[in-house]
Amino acid sequence: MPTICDQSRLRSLGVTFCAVPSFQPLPCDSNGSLLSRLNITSLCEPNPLNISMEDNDYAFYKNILDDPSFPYVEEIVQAITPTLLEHFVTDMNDVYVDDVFVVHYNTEQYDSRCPKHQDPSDITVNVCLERSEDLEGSQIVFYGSKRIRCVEPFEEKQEEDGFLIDTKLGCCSIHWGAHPHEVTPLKRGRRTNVIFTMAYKDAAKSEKDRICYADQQGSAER
Ligand SMILES: O=C(O)CCC(=O)C(=O)O
Ligand SMILES: [Fe+2]
Repeated sequence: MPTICDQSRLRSLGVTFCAVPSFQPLPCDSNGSLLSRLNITSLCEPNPLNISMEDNDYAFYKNILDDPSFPYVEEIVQAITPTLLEHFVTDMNDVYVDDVFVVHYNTEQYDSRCPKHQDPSDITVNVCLERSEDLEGSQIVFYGSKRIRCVEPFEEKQEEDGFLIDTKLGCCSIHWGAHPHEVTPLKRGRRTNVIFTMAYKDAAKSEKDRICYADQQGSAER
C-alpha cells in the first residue's frame, strides 16, 4: 500500500495537513513551543479515571477535553482555523470541539492496532505530539477518498483502495470523520497524538453519532 507524501495529492483524496506553529520543536527552545511546555509522559499516565488502561494491552487513550494539564485547546483551534475555513467549513461558528483525547502507542502494548473505523465526529483533527526517531509502523491507512472543499481535481478512490500517511511532529492531519481509516501495528518506537473531534452545532447536519465500527453495526442488527 502506498504512503502518500505529496500534500496536494493528499488534499485531492480528502486529507490535509496543517502545521500547529506553537507545536514546532524549536532548537534550544527555552520557553517557546507547546511541545516543550507539554509533559507528554504525564499525559500518557494512567490515572483513576482510566485505570483500565493500566494493563497496557492496547493503545492508551485518555480524555483531556477539560484536563488542566492540557490547556491548549483554544491555541490549537486558532492555529487550524484558516485550514478548516479553506477546506471544511464556511463559518467556524457552525462547529464546536466535541471531544479531545490523547492516544499513545508503545511497544509494550500487546495490540497497538486500531481497526478500520469512522470517527464519532464530523471533522477530525489529529495532532502529532510525539514520534520517536526510531518509529516504525503505527501509520494511518485511509480507505477511499472523500471530497474536501476547494480542492481540484478530486481523485476518486474506491473504499477497498487504501493509502498510508505519516504526520510530522508538530503537524496535524485533518479529515472528515466519515473517512474510513485504521492504524497499522507499531513495530518500533513510540507515538503520541492528540485528537480533536469536531462536530456541527446543528444536530440535523451532524453525523457524529454514527456507528463507528462495522462490527458494532453487526451487533446492532443481531
Ligand atoms: O493513531 C492515530 O493517530 C489515530 C487513532 C484514531 O484513528 C482514533 O483514535 O480514532
Ligand atoms: Fe479514528
